[in-house]
Amino acid sequence: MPETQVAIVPADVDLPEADRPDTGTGTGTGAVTAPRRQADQPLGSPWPASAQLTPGGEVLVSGVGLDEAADRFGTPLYVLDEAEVRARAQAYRRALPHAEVLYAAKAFLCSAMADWVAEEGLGLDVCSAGELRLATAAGFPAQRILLHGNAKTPEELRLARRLRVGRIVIDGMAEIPRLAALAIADVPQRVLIRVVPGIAAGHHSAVRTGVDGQKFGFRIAGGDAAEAISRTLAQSSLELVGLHCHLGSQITELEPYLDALDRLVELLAQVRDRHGRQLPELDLGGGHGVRYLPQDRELDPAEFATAVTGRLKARCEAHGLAVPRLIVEPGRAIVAPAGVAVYRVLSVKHTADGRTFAAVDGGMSDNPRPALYGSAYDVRLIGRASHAPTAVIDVVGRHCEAGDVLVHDAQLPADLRAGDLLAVPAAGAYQLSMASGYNLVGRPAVVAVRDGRARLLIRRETVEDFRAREVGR
Ligand SMILES: Cc1ncc(COP(=O)(O)O)c(C=O)c1O
Ligand SMILES: N[C@@H](CCCC[NH3+])C(=O)O
Repeated sequence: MPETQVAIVPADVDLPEADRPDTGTGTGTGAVTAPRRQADQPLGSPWPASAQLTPGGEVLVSGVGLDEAADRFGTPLYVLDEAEVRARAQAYRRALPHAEVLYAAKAFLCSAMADWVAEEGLGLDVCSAGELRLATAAGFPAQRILLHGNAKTPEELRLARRLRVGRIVIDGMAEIPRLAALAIADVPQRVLIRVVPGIAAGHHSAVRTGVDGQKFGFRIAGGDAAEAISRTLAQSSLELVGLHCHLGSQITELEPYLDALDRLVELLAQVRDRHGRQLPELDLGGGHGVRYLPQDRELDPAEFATAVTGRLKARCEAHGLAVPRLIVEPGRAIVAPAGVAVYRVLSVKHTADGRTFAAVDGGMSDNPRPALYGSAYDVRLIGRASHAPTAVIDVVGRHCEAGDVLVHDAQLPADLRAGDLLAVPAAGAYQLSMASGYNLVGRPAVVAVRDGRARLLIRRETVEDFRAREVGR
């Protein structure tokens, strides 16, 4: 049914200067110091722990007003709370003092992010030469890096060897001889083998990697995991140090991890029985769920640690195995809750069938998750207080697809109008890292906030960036 447009708030919005074209390219790395204002109400999860709502409707993150940051750097804008990232990394280290915690760079990576997790004592899980190069160029120690990938190129394997990354996870039979052939004299490459335990977990079928019938890993049950292990052990230039599995993403229950542990420990026992080798490491991957909506569950690192380490010990005892060193690879759980996306409303449209759409200046090019997985988000008006009643409003993006909806059925003030700012929490993971160049809108700027100061980490992408890649016509 065609929608009848009965009211459009026109784009005669008085946008702040910084919001006009090319904003967020910023004036260099100019830091703004926000004057501290009276804040009274913590917003609570899924907002960063530092988020405060002022009586005037402003939201401060780590003491920086999101509206001020939007005015200063332009919109759409991604704001990252550095202390939240660090606190989350610390929580994992505290919960798992004897395990190795690797931040999964695919959730979001830039040099500052690499610095923060390195300084908090985490390692890094990368899955491309791009992530590997960025991290090492930022100074991340290669020995603390693990390389993943179901389709690593020969160049990626060579680069990983040359940089001497700590571990490589084997995810295909052909990779075994390929990697073995890259031997560096007397320095065997430490490798793990990615296995599929046959466990369904994760927020969407597209991210469930612990089940049979998908592209990752070697199946344990009736599959070729045993063969991959034998072939790897036969290579003198490879040192098989353990088994790896990754079940899926946005998992909020403990049981799938415990079930996976059982199956992996059983396989460790089979390796010992068959090859006389006790593998010293067991990598349970990532996938730890966070809150996107206030009512969501999240996987608590401390509860995870207690349950998993307890079960690991018990299962190893039952099999007469020494307890292997645990590795975990959280990505989303470290960075998602630290990010807030800030958008400017460009129009508010009421349709004849009673729907209201608030169109913003970002969309599926900076956050493809709602369109890809039907992911739900919280959203709030920022920068002014409204006493209007709440209305049900779809927050839509600016791209040329009806499916470009950022938040379905958001509860927002009925007087929402063009020029208003909207903020979306839990925006730190798998948004910018999956952002695209659709409609040549350009990817947003990224700002870090800490102790009342904001600093530009990544400038806004401009059409000149797109044009710079064109070398012919
Ligand atoms: C192998 C591997 N490790 C870790 C992660 C990180 O997942 P998450 O960000 O859900 O913790 C992923 C992505 O799901 C992955 O594929
Ligand atoms: N991109 C997915 C997570 C996939 C993680 C990669 N293994 C999401 O946003 O939920």
